Formats: sequence, structure tokens, C-alpha cells
Amino acid sequence: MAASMAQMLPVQFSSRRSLGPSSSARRCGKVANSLQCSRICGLRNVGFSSSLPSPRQDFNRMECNGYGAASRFARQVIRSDMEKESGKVLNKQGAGKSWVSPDWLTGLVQMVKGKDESGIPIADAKLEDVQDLLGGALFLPLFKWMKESGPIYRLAAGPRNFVIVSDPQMAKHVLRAYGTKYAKGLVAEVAEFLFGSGFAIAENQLWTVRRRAVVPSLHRKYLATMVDRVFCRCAERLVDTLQAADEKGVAVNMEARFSQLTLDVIGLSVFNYDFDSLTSDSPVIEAVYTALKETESRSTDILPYWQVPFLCQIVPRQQKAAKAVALIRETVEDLVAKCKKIVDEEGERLEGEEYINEADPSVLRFLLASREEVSSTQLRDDLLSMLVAGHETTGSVLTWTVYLLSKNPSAYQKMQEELDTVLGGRNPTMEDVKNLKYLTRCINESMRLYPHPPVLIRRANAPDTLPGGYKLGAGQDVMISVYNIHHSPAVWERAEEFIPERYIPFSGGPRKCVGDQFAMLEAIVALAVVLQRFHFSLVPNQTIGMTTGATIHTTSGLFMNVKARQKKPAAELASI
Ligand code: HEM
Repeated sequence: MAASMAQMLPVQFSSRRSLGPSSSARRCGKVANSLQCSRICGLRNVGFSSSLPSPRQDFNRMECNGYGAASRFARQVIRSDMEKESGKVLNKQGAGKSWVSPDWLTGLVQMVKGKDESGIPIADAKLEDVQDLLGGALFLPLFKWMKESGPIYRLAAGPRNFVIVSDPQMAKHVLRAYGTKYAKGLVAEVAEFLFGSGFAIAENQLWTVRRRAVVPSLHRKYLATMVDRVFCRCAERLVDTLQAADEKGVAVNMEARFSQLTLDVIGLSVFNYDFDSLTSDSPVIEAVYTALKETESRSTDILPYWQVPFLCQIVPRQQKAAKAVALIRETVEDLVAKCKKIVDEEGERLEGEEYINEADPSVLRFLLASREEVSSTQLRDDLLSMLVAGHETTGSVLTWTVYLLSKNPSAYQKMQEELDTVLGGRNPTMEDVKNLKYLTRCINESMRLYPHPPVLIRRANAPDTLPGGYKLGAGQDVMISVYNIHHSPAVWERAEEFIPERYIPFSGGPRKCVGDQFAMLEAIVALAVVLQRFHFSLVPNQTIGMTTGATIHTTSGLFMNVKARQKKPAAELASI
């Protein structure tokens, strides 16, 4: 799987021609199910109104009529449980309000800058576009403007100026040139308050050194150990929770559950610490969400007032973010201190990459045992990078995969048949994972339709020319809209449909995800354990809106009815 993950991005990208200013047509990329088409470049309207974010949902109005013997009483029980659950839905309001600039200010900035000779069209982005798309998911207006302006456009709002790229070749060009022509730039600026010097946002030599130190901790033997010891164990806990919900006949907010599951997984894998958030409330989840939401807001604030320390102390949004970061840092520092004490006492030394400590096979233990020269702040920030990057991402992938399966009964059935055939009721091992091909494809296709994060940001270090001849000046901020690329009918046949036989990646170039294999294993195991035991169906009459907090979240949770599945007799399994 390691090789295939690493190879997929170039394959997908290289199979497409780039779209220059004068191109009028292009071919779709080769996808696993051999969909091939040629198509005129003009982007057709892709309707996704059913998924448009809606204002916060009123759970009292939700009807839960999906139960066979749904008496009025039973419905009330479900409803009150959903209300209770809705209390656990994160506070997702607030983003998207940042991109506010009066036309006169934008016009003035453009006048001062002089003529734009880049060849890049300027999107007709109106304030109303953002305000209309309530819920705060910036990637949604970016999609709307792609349909109007094409695969590359400039977004100018006051002094802020982004080039939005929605073309695979251009995206590949930018991502691969990290470290030479491009830097993380804005991301590093707006996320520094959270990640500090952590390698998720570090640049240049510091990033190179720290990434090299951390990546070997995720070696194959470690991952194999995690499958049984952590991934299956945490998924079993979720099974217990779902069992209880099934017995009581109450609906479950699966988004909240998956977020708890993935926090438990990352806690045990990175720190050997059990957050146990499936059974007890963990304030870290809300804190991570708040902090990530703040980074997103900062990236679209017209004026970076948060660079002024005094304002950070008095503005409520900044106070809230600072509190969240303090909690996350304290948690990580505490875990580092505990582990350091044990390792110091043991005077342990690491020998070779394949080494893992049987008693504590965590990333933290690996880093401490390596005795590499590293300050405690750097260690904290690197581990914080892993905690934050590895938690919500996988949680969101699980959420949207289950959502898509429940909306696509034939794919759901095919996936269940695969689980029954390959596993026959037992938990998966590392070996089984390669045989769960269809489930893997379902997860990949879910990441195409709901990419996390939906937008990647880079800054040009020097003037550059993108495929198609578009010119970028030094310092230009570029947003690669992965969401647009994944939903573009110019790139994909039947772009809005869930067709598991195609792929999408974990970014590309030097800064691609370090946890891709970890995350895929975690997601496959979690879904294999849970979907084997239960059948999920959407609670009717929910509006599943989208918002962001680095990854794509629902606006109000994903409420599902859960029913234990009947075990298939062995004879029946053999005939599948
Ligand atoms: C399905 C789940 C996941 C998805 C979709 C995902 C996606 C991504 C993406 C797209 C990037 C690159 C961002 C960019 O190019 O600017 C990234 C970076 C990163 N990811 Fe993941 N990720 C996932 C799970 C994980 C896990 C489980 C871990 C940790 C065990 C992790 C750790 C990291 C780190 C540390 C980086 C920064 C790498 C660097 O800058 O050198 N991710 N992830």
C-alpha cells in the first residue's frame, strides 16, 4: 500500500493536460474504471444545492420516523437523544465572516498596483456571495467562482489577493515546487499561534530536519502494531457505544463519535495516552476545532489585526483561540514530560528504524529514545502537529464515507459483502487490509468528494509561470482548491457521483501528508470493525450542510440510525 499511495498523485495528475488561456477542450484523466471522455472546457453548472450549508439546524423540527415500531413515545426518546447529542455538536458558527471588503477599497488597491498582466481573470466576487453561503465554508464560494471564471482566477478583496487554482496540472506544478519556487507562506503565518515551530508549518531547513526525524517513527512494524493494539481496540469501544444506542433505539451523531474515535487513536498512537473520549468528555476536541477555525479565519481576514499583541488580548475571538491553544499545549507538554521521565530512567537507546518499544510503541517514545538533539518546545510543537493533523482529518473521512455509503445502497451492499467474505465476523489484521479493496476505494472516493483540507495554500518565493502561461509575481499567495479539482466536470466524468473506482490523494510534493498510510489503515480498520457489525441509515429529514475547520465538517452533525447486522452463516459466506 505504501508504494501505491506514494504513486497515485503523479499518476492522476500526469494523465491530464493543462488548461491554458487559449485551450478550449481537454480530455478527462484516466480513472480506474476507464472512464474516458473529451469535453468542452466551459464548466457546466454542477448542482449541489442539497449540500449547501444551511443556518444552524433546529433539531426540534427533525422527524425521526425511520423505526419499524416507531410509536410516538419512541420518536420522542430519539428526538430528545438527538437534542442531547446536538449539544455535543461543535460550535461551527463564525467563519466566512472575515472575507469582507468594500468595493472601493478593492478598487483602490488595484489602482495603486497598476495593470495586471498575468493573464489571470479576476473573479466577480461579491460580498453577497460569501454572505449568501452561510455556514462559513470558503471552499463553496470558490467553487461558484470557478464555474463563472474558469480553472484559474484572481480573488481580490481589499489588500488581500489570491490566485485560485482549480486545475490539476497547475496544482501539481505548485505542490511539487515546494522548497524551491514555493513556500507554505500564509499558512505558516496564520497557524503559528497554534503550531509554533512544529514541522507541519515550519519552512526551509527546520522543516527538513524535523520531518526527517519524525517520519521514521511511522514505520511498517509500528503501523502493524497499531492495527491490533490501537485501531481495533478503539473501534471496539465505538461498537460498545453503538450497541447501547441500538438497544435503546436512539439515533447517533456519527460525526461526533468518529471525532472521539480518532482522538483516542491519535492519543494512543502518538503519546500512548488514552483520552478515552468515547466514554468521557474531552475538551481537546473543541479546542482543536476552535484553533483550526481561527487559522482559517486569519487566512481570510482583510486586516491581520491579530499580529498586534495588544489586540489579541482584548478581542474575544482571539481570547477564545488563545485559551484553546493553551489547553492543547498543556496537554501535550504534560504527556511529553511523563514519557520523558520514564525514558530517562530507563536510559534507553534506539537501535534502527524498525525498533519499537513493546510496552510503549508510541511516536513520542520513538523520538525520545532516539536521543536526537531537540529542544522541549520543538518536541512539543512537532507532536502537537501530529495530534492536530491526525485527528480531525481521519474523523472527517470516516464521517463522509459512512454518509456516502448510506446514500448509495448498491455500493454499501457491495462493501458489506466484501467485509463478510474477507473477515467473516472477525476483526481485520494488517494482512486483511490489502484484501479490503472495495472498502479502500469507498474511502478514496469519499476523499474525492470531501477532500480534507478542501484548500491548500502556497506562496511564490519568486516570479513563476504556471502551465498555460499564467504569470505569478514573487510573494503571490496561491490557493489550490482541491475541492474544485475534485468536483470539476472538466476533470471528472460524473463529477458529483459517488463512484468508488477512482482515487484522490493526500496532497503532493515534499509537503504531502506524513500520516497517509497511518490514516488509511486507521480508516479501513475502523470502518471494517464497525460496518461489519451495524447497518447505518440516515435519520430522515436532516439537512447535511457543510462547513470547515481545516477539514470539511457537517454544519449540525450526522445523525444515523444504527441496527446490529445479522451474522451470515458460513455456507452463505462461502458462496459469495
Ligand atoms: C485521512 C486522513 C488524513 C488526511 C486527508 C490528511 C491530509 C493531509 C494533507 C492534504 C496534508 C498536506 C497539506 C499541504 O500540502 O499543505 C497533510 C499534512 C500532514 N499530515 Fe495529514 N492527513 C490525514 C491524516 C494524518 C494523520 C493520521 C497524521 C499523523 C499521524 C497526519 C499528519 C500530517 C502532518 C504532520 C502533516 C504535515 C506534513 C509536512 O508539512 O511536512 N495526517 N495531511
